[in-house]
Amino acid sequence: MVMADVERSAAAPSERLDLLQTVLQQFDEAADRLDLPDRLRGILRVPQRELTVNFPVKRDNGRIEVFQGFRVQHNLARGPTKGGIRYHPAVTINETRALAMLMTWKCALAGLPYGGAKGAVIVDPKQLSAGEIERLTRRFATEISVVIGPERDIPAPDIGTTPQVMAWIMDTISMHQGHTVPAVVTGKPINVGGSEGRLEATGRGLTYVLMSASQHLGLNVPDIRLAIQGCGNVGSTVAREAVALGMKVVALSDSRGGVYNPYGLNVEAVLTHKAATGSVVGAVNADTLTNEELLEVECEVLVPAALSGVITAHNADRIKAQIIAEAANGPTTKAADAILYERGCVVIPDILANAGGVTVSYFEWVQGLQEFFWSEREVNAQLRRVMINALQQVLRVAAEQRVDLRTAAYMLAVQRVADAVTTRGIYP
Ligand SMILES: NC(=O)C1=CN([C@@H]2O[C@H](COP(=O)(O)OP(=O)(O)OC[C@H]3O[C@@H](n4cnc5c(N)ncnc54)[C@H](O)[C@@H]3O)[C@@H](O)[C@H]2O)C=CC1
Ligand SMILES: O=C(O)CCC(=O)C(=O)O
Repeated sequence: MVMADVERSAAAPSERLDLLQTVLQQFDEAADRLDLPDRLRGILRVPQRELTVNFPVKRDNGRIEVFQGFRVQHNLARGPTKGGIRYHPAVTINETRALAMLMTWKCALAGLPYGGAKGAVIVDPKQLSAGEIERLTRRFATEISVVIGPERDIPAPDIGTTPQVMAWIMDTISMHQGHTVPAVVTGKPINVGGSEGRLEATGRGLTYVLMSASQHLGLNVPDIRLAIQGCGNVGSTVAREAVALGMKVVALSDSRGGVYNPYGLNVEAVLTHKAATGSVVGAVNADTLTNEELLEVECEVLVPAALSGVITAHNADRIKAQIIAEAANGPTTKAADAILYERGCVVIPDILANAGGVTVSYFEWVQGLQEFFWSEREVNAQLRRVMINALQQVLRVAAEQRVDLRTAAYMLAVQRVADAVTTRGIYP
């Protein structure tokens, strides 16, 4: 096991610093407004633990390839750490650090008894067969088994990983333990201890918050047009839920490009086309557009649901949406935030908008520990309660402090984590 100390591993010069810089700037702004003492800032600005693993995987052609992966645990003060595992060719340790830090704030904002973590493997899963993904997953799970566990750190899906990947992680850990350990991961398939509603939870939670925020802003549901960047688990669920609520989805994209219809896409037809061809591009009754163009189409609500850093100072002044609901983690840079706030565009920040996933993961973890399972109706009712409660708290702080919703959300979350660190005692 290599539990790298933060100074040493933070020094790698070739890392993409962008998301980490953004997340640290967001933290600093909240810390300044909270007047957080330096000793607490020092603790909260860096991950508590990091593990880097290099591991071999046998490809289908018999060759052995070595992959690199990470598990970063940002802060453990409020409980075991929680956060997804990403499979992506461009993911870095710095991006994983930023994503772990976001998880700490997200869990605290939702009131969940967790700290934040994130894992990643540098791999393009689209280039691997199902068998290769299974072998990679089982070997990665074995490598990180020294730091994960139901009482320590509980992974879940993120970009490029699926319920099946979670099932392989659970099975691998269970084989090591000699008995089934359902609570070691969440986002599992239902038939191996997953929760009803977890698959849809991130997108569904976002639409609960969006409905409430739209009412707050006086928007009429049938008049709401959405543009959604990303059509994976989260983007496709937001599209389906929005249509079910009576909104229109005018643009939808994936990594190959997007489709647009100003009168509203037939979302089911677009998703069927994607399932058949691998992309939304080419779906009937729709024009094509690029991922950059999608961000700037005429709409009331923009939902970035893919990668980070897509809304920047270069395009923020061309965005037409009145609301940006951040399904993705870290889609908006700090400079873009300032421009959008100035223009009156309401940004529902990632740590609020996409907290539905980890909230239902928490429900799944509790169900797994108790071996007692809830109906989807119960899951959704509890999810709605958590999401609306968090939104109301954020709106209250934003109004009291005269700050944007991100700063308000961070102020609430950072204060909660700082309080937990202080209450537990900084020195052993
Ligand atoms: N799955 C979950 O429960 C949660 C996911 N998130 C965040 O939501 C976002 C999406 O995650 P998932 O839907 O789970 O991932 P996914 O792997 O199911 O889907 C990702 C989607 O993004 C698209 N994409 C990739 N590169 C792109 C690019 N350059 N431009 C446009 N689209 C691109 C892919 O084609 C795919 O449609 C991520 O930022 C993730 O961190 C946040 C909270 C929970
Ligand atoms: O469900 C979880 O535990 C974490 C989901 C996640 O990775 C995220 O919210 O970014």
